[in-house]
Amino acid sequence: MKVLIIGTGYVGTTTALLFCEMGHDVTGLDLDESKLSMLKSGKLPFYEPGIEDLLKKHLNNGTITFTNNVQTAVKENDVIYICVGTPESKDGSADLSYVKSVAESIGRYINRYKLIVTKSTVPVGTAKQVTQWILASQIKSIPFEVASNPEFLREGSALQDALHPDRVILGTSSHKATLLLKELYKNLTCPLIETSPSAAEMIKYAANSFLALKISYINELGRLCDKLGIDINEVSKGMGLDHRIGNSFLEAGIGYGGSCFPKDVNALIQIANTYQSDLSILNTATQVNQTQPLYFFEKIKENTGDLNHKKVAVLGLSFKPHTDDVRETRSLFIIDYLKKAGAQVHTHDPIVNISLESTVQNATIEETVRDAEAVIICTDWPQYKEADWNDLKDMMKQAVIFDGRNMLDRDKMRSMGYKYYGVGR
Ligand SMILES: NC(=O)c1ccc[n+]([C@@H]2O[C@H](COP(=O)([O-])OP(=O)(O)OC[C@H]3O[C@@H](n4cnc5c(N)ncnc54)[C@H](O)[C@@H]3O)[C@@H](O)[C@H]2O)c1
Ligand SMILES: O=c1ccn([C@@H]2O[C@H](COP(=O)(O)OP(=O)(O)O[C@H]3O[C@H](CO)[C@@H](O)[C@H](O)[C@H]3O)[C@@H](O)[C@H]2O)c(=O)[nH]1
Repeated sequence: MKVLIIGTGYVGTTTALLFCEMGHDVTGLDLDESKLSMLKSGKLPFYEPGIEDLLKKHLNNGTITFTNNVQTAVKENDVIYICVGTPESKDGSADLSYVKSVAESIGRYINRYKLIVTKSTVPVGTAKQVTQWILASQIKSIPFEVASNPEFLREGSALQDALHPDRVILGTSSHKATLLLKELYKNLTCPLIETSPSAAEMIKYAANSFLALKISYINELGRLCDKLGIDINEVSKGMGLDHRIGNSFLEAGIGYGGSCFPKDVNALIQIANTYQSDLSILNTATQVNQTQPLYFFEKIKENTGDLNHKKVAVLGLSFKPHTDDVRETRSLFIIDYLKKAGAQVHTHDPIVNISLESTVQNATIEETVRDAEAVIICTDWPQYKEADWNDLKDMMKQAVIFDGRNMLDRDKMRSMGYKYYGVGR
């Protein structure tokens, strides 16, 4: 099948390569020239393990091409995937302006039946809205259908998630569209769930919000565990072994960041507001998440005293390991609090390189922690687990560690002579 992917970000590029692997001919379309020229030369415009090799493979065998020519791309392809961003608007709802602009281009250039599929995370009712936008920009009436096929990949493991999903949601309004989508995913062995476009759109927000809810629940329990002198990691383990609960997304820490959870939870709250339906549970999850970096900072202050002119080492800038994405990363909130308290902040990240005002970014963990009064771990990169903390201790002014991801062995750190503080432990 000939598939057009509009928007070659994390989701578009990964989806494009998945369909190449399934044996389809894929065109990636983007407006961003610099992104396109990188992709054409086999380089990824973002950091994501494993994807670049697959990109090179499919460029070499000609199954993937990249273009900025929307007219030709729309005309030549049978299935068109919309993978553009849906950022948060000021009121918390999803901003559909990129989706609208793509729908209008499709309407303008459509020349024969096409199946148009939203993979971007979009509010319930968007498939109908996209249909209206396409109809309004058509020059003559040409049949088409809009389906919803939301994406569940995670940054840092995008390829694995795309190649081995738990399920694929096919939200369509006709048997013809379902068959086309099944053909696209023909080599996957996971369940293919057939549903309506609206239910598919809801499933995506419901899944993300539930995972966010789990994280906020464990974080709020962690605050109580701090008071009770219980280790939240032990509580997570004990809870998670119950299959009905499951052990994933129960890691307490400084909260969830990234380009999805914060915006998608807010978008679902806005959808509920529109229909005068209450989703107060999500308001609470958001509030816990927003206050979690401050909660952790208070713990730092309580145990270090005055931070004015003191050097502190912040390890990890990305919102999670194995990505260079810093959107909504909790690290930046912690850094802001530290700077406001007068601390001299030194940072390290294995991949991210950003210049932050009044902050020194170092290339090595050693340089970062040298003469520091405290180390603060914000991202659970494996490099921080594997670091030689015995050696590092001798370089620091004070052997004090604040583990914002509960990733280190607390007892081992204490036996090395560190003062160790986690979240909820
Ligand atoms: N990042 C993730 O892990 C993830 C996972 C699942 C779902 N999603 C959802 O998928 C969507 C895309 O996310 P992303 O992280 O890939 O975004 P992104 O910002 O990395 O990429 C979006 C791309 O769309 C391009 N674009 C914008 N308008 C365009 C237009 N009119 N024509 C062609 N290209 C255009 C941009 O230049 C950009 O390259 C969002 O709705 C997001 O919520 C993201
Ligand atoms: O137990 C946990 C698990 C995660 N996190 C944090 O939660 C955030 C999000 O992590 P993760 O879900 O792994 O990354 P994303 O790439 O944002 O993926 C989420 O958002 C995507 C975009 O919608 C979805 O496709 C994925 O299914 C969904 O997991 C990160 O800051 C993590 O540090 C925790 O604090 N505790």
